Amino acid sequence: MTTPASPHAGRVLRVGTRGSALALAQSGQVADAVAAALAASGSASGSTASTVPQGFPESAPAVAVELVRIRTEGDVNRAALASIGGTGVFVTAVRQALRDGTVDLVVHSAKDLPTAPESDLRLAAVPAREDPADALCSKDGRGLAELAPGARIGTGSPRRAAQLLARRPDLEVVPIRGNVDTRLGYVDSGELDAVLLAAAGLRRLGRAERISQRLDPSEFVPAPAQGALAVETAAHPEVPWYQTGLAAIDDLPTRLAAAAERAVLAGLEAGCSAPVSALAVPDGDMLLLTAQVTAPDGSAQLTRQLRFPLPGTVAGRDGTGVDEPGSAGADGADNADGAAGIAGTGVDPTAIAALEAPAVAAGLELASGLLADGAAGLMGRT
Ligand SMILES: NCc1[nH]cc(CCC(=O)O)c1CC(=O)O
Repeated sequence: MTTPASPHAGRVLRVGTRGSALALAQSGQVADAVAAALAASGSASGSTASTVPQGFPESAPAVAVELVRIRTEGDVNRAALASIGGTGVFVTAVRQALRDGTVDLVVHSAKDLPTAPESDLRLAAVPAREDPADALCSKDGRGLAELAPGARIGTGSPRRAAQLLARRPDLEVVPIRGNVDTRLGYVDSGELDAVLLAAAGLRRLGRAERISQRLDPSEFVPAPAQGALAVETAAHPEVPWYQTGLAAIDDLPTRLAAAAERAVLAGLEAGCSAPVSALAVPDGDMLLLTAQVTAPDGSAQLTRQLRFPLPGTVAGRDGTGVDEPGSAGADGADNADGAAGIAGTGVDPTAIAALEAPAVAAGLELASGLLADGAAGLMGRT
């Protein structure tokens, strides 16, 4: 008998993913980070045995990752997407694999998740955010201000269309669909002068060089939770073997920012296709939340801001509670602190809800304020 280098040596983490390039990149990057953290936690916790299990090469990672591709009806038949329920069908399909127990975890783009919680699933980790900004990818590297009058800009997002028109009412917004490469292809072919995409998706795909102009997210406020990922698991009553790996990648500032931003959307009773923007950014020991609603034609815009506390460290191992807000000081945004916090609370939904409560309250408060300002009328509902 050999002694494994890590208590998880030889185990396989099954990660469900859609087959798109972006989904595969995101799922692969998260899965690798979880597996690396599990391997490290094994050796860091005093397992000094250096023998690897039989059949494993010396350099093999302690935990193997299996990406399980989930083909959805929306992937097979893109044209029928709207009739079978919009992009929510992608989320539903990968969640089904969790519910069936055929995968351990799935990775979503947090901005694509419906705001309604699912009681049999857990938001098990929210990794540190990628750039939340929107990015203009133009034919000849021009920025928004340099585009010719009447230039044709592709986006499938009513929010991006509205925000573009608010700055440049002369532009022609062209509705487009498809994956990131398809969209960039419209610019390469000359069919469009530019497209607007999430900087995060471009970066994760190694396409950051296609960004002509990063649109300052404090002005061109992005979609709620843009740039953030959501790692979801089934709500097992017992602690899963890979929990320390999830805890290690959880980032508390990102988790709370996404919770607040998504609460804005929920409070406005708006879907992911509504012209709603929200972004929370760390500001000392607070998060500064900005929420914005834009009229579809760009003719009017409402903006509100609110600060809410970013809790410092939470009770680490026992998960019993949360420190006083702000107690972490400048350390509050530190990745390791967030990880330590969720390590204790990661499988306790009540503790997580308590941690997220001030963020959710802030988002709902901003939504109420925007509704009082006339947001429903602006979005085309009265
Ligand atoms: N709705 C598609 C989608 N969902 C998440 C991203 C980008 C990655 C992210 O926001 O984390 C994209 C593509 C885009 O908006 O350009």
